[in-house]
Parts: sequence; C-alpha cells; structure tokens
Amino acid sequence: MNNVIVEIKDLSMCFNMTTEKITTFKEYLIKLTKKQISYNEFWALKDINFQIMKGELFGILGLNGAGKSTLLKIIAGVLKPTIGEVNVFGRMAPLIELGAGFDPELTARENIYLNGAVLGYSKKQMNKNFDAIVAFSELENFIDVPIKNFSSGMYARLGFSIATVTNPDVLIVDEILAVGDFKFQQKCENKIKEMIESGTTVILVSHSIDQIRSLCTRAALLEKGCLLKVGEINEMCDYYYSKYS
Ligand SMILES: Nc1ncnc2c1ncn2[C@@H]1O[C@H](COP(=O)(O)OP(=O)(O)OP(=O)(O)O)[C@@H](O)[C@H]1O
Repeated sequence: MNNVIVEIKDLSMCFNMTTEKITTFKEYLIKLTKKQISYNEFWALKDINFQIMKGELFGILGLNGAGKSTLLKIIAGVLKPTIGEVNVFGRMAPLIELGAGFDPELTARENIYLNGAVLGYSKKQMNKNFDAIVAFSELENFIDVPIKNFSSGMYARLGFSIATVTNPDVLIVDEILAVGDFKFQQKCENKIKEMIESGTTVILVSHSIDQIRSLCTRAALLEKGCLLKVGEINEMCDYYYSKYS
C-alpha cells in the first residue's frame, strides 16, 4: 500500500447537458427563471477503481469520448467528481492541455509567470526557472508574442516546458506529444524518461498505441466511461488493438 501514489476510489462523473437549443443568454435567463430548461444526465465516468504506483509510467487507453481527459482532469483536481474520490500522495504538476491554463492575449513570457503564480511560485522562483523553460521550449524568438498567435505545436512546447521544469512527483501528459513535431516529441520522450529515472510518476494519454507501448509499464482501458481492464502494458495494448481493429 505504501507505494501507491494515485488512488482512484469509486469514481463517477456526471455532466448535465441541456437538451434544448438556446441561442441567447437572455433566452437562457428567461427559461431558467421559468424552469423551462431540462437537462440530460450524462455519466462520463462510472465507478472507476484503480491505483497507480510510485515511479510507474501509466497509460490510459480508450476510443474518442471514452472518458480519458475527464479522468485526467479529476486526477489533476481541475474537475470535482460527482461520486467517489481521488487521492494523490505527492506534488502534482499542472495539467497543461493545449491552451488550458494560458491566457491567449498575454505573451509567452507573461503566461510563464501567470502559470507560476497559479502554482504558488514566487517571482524569484520563476525568474530562476524562466530560462530553463524558454530553452526547453525553443521559443526564444517568440517569447514576447501574444500566444493567440501560436500554433498548436508551440502551445504544446510551452505547456510541456512549464509542467516539467519543477520535477513534480506526478506528471500528467494529455496528448501533448501528439502535436509537437517529431524532433520535439523525441525531446519530450527523453525528458519523460529522465524524470522517471529520478522517481517521477507519469500518467500518459495518447492515441498512439505504439507510443503507449514503448513508454508505459501498465495501462488502464476505458470504454464509454467504464474501466474495462487494468494491466501490464503489452497485454493491454494487444487487447485494445484486437478489440477495436
Ligand atoms: N464539460 C462537459 N460537459 C458535458 N459533457 C462532457 C464534458 N466534458 C466531457 N464530456 C463528455 O464526456 C465524454 C468523455 O469525454 P472525454 O473528453 O473525457 O473523452 P476522451 O476519452 O478524452 O476523448 P478523446 O479521445 O476524444 O479526447 C464525452 O462524451 C464528452 O462529450
């Protein structure tokens, strides 16, 4: 039990989705006061239970809409589960998906400091990390450009560089590697391997079975919000491949 770093217990997540077409905010307010809005409950995750061990590189597999990103957001504390709980026994790196956590109107430099402040780092600590973040992202020439002008690959470079600079206990990587170019993907993979060697636990979501197979040691397979299987990486990838191809 001592080696557990992330514990997911009886976890379920329900989203309420409106079933009507509402075109203006005014219309929404009128319908809301008249109690004319009906919701459909949608359970994106249903009764999930598993544990991730210290130092593991853990993959999450599943088709589009299976619930992978929702699960990561709950683990990262961005979303609160409807039922159940997640316990993380360590320091979690921020979940920086494409665009999330950034203010598009601000420059890359300002966004680095903004993320630092959100994480609770002082300006002095961020000054210390700033050069390493910029160097890893290779965005030296774009550091004073508002990031709304960035490509998705440039967002990913900045996000990954901020998330990995502080050597967290748990790092969550959600498809970030997919949009970087080949060279940057390799650099990220090497950085992830280096972090694992120094004890970081990594949770990875990727649609590339090859990438999950080559990087991870264990994985969980989600299907329509349910946990289908958890196990050793080759067995999981073979099962996933044969089930859906
Ligand atoms: N905020 C939300 N409100 C309503 N439904 C949501 C919300 N976020 C996610 N969902 C729904 O929950 C389900 C799971 O979504 P999620 O993004 O977790 O899937 P995923 O496995 O990451 O998919 P993909 O591989 O396409 O990224 C989907 O059906 C999605 O429409």
